[in-house]
Amino acid sequence: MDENPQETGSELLTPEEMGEADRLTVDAGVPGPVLMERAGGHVAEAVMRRCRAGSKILILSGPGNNGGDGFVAARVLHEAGYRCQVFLAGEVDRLAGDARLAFDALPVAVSPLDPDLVASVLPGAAVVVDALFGAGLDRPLDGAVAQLIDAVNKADVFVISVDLPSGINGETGAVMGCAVEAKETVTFFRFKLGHFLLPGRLACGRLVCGQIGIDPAVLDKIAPSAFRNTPYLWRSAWPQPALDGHKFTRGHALVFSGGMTTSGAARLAAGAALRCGAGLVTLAAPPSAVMVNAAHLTAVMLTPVAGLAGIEAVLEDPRLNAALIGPGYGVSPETRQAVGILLGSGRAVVLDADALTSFETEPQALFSRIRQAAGPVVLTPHGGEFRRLFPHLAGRDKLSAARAAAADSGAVVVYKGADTVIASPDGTAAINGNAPAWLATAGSGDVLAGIICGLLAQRMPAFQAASMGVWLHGAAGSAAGPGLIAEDIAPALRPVLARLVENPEG
Ligand SMILES: NC(=O)C1=CN([C@@H]2O[C@H](COP(=O)(O)OP(=O)(O)OC[C@H]3O[C@@H](n4cnc5c(N)ncnc54)[C@H](O)[C@@H]3O)[C@@H](O)[C@H]2O)[C@@H](O)CC1
Ligand SMILES: Nc1ncnc2c1ncn2[C@@H]1O[C@H](COP(=O)(O)OP(=O)(O)O)[C@@H](O)[C@H]1O
Ligand SMILES: [K+]
Repeated sequence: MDENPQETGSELLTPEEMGEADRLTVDAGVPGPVLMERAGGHVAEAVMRRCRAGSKILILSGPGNNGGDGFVAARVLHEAGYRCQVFLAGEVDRLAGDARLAFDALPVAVSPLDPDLVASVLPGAAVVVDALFGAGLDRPLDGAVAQLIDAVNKADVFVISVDLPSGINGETGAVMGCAVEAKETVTFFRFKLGHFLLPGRLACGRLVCGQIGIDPAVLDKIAPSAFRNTPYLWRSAWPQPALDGHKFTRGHALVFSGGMTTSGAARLAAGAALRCGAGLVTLAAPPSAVMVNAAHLTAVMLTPVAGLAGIEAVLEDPRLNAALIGPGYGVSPETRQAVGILLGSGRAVVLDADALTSFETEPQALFSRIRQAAGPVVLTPHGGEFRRLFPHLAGRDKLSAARAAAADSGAVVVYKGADTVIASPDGTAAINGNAPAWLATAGSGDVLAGIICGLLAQRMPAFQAASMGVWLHGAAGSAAGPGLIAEDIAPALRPVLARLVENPEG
């Protein structure tokens, strides 16, 4: 991503919050046309980075301020020697405010937006600027605009979208009817939620954020509660091993193994918990799985645990301060009871996979135990597990579903996928953006659950541990690269952690 993280910040805004930032800035004395001039200037610069003066540029402008940014870009490009052709979706007479001023200042003719006409000139264009709709999109696109977007998407042209690819909902990332598929998206002040939530993220191409003179102090008033998942969010909560510390000061994680034929998932998790810094990790194995685990484990310790009484007994060691149950554990009423014991133990608890699915028929029983738990709780559902536990949230966008799930359950919820959302019961949320598609491989989620458990063992607060875990998982997945299998993720954590120690911004 082309950005200066210090300048861009990690806050993710809704279109409404961006509008508020705009209003506060205008109230503070910066005129609206000045903001639009700077916004259009950033778009023009993006075009100039892509092609030389003399190139043909199509600017597709809509009826609002997004179109106004397009008019400014057209003027700047024209003055710099580019051949600009501007099309307007809508009536000239209905242009108002800053967009009208930008239109009036245009030194080039503007044609009405006729999809067939635009399609006929597309092949000669070096760049198409999509300034149709941005933050103001409030209903699905259809008719001539939809026809035009279809033609643009089918043509082999480089599209730069202004603020958002037209048709993408800035709050949810949803496609409203249809959407432009951009190669680059130039937005302003801060990124928006729709740039990071799918499918919006896929429509944006490369993301660029330009500053337009909005003072970041406006964020104190707006108080955004969603963030990009970057090290800024959790780096200061990550404890560094102390020179005078020892392994017990780095926490002791307990990972529950399934039976003989389903023990691999817990081993993956346990190895990852150890790799990301837990001082000790013990695998609790049922008698049938002791031999298979013993044959595989070295640094991870092993303890036999027979039934629910065995779980109670192992928890008598107060040094075990974080537990993970679910990967390969089996879906059963006994799993529900085991989860109940862990939640009642005061330990930090990660519930994944079968521990979640076991509560499909009675999710409220799980939530009430979580509410009574003395320790922090993290749930790590993938889409299927999420639907099983939170069927009432079907149809909600991913961010609001994750937030509602966290509020309903009382746990930090890690709603996994290419755009994993980490949500806290208080509404704070992070959207992850560094996971490569290679991570969609068997056992990858087990590793993630283990990483989070390892960070909780080191006494990181739950939201920060979950967010850092998701980021580490993505970064390790990228470092391991094409062809990765779940076993490759934990070893790949080492260079990622080393970079984080050397460069706290990751
Ligand atoms: N908020 C800010 O701080 C700034 C905003 N700027 C630009 O202003 C944009 C927002 O401007 P607006 O609020 O005017 O919104 P837009 O320009 O995105 O669109 C609003 C117009 O589109 C119409 N519309 C919405 N959905 C439609 C649909 N499906 N079919 C047909 N018409 C539809 C609305 O009725 C309205 O006329 C941003 O995306 C950005 O590009 C920039 O100028 C910089 C400053
Ligand atoms: N297309 C994708 N791009 C990036 N990450 C993905 C993608 N699909 C899945 N992941 C990540 O891979 C992991 C898969 O977890 P999960 O579905 O629980 O798998 P398993 O049960 O096999 O371990 C999650 O962390 C998820 O966020
Ligand atoms: K746009």
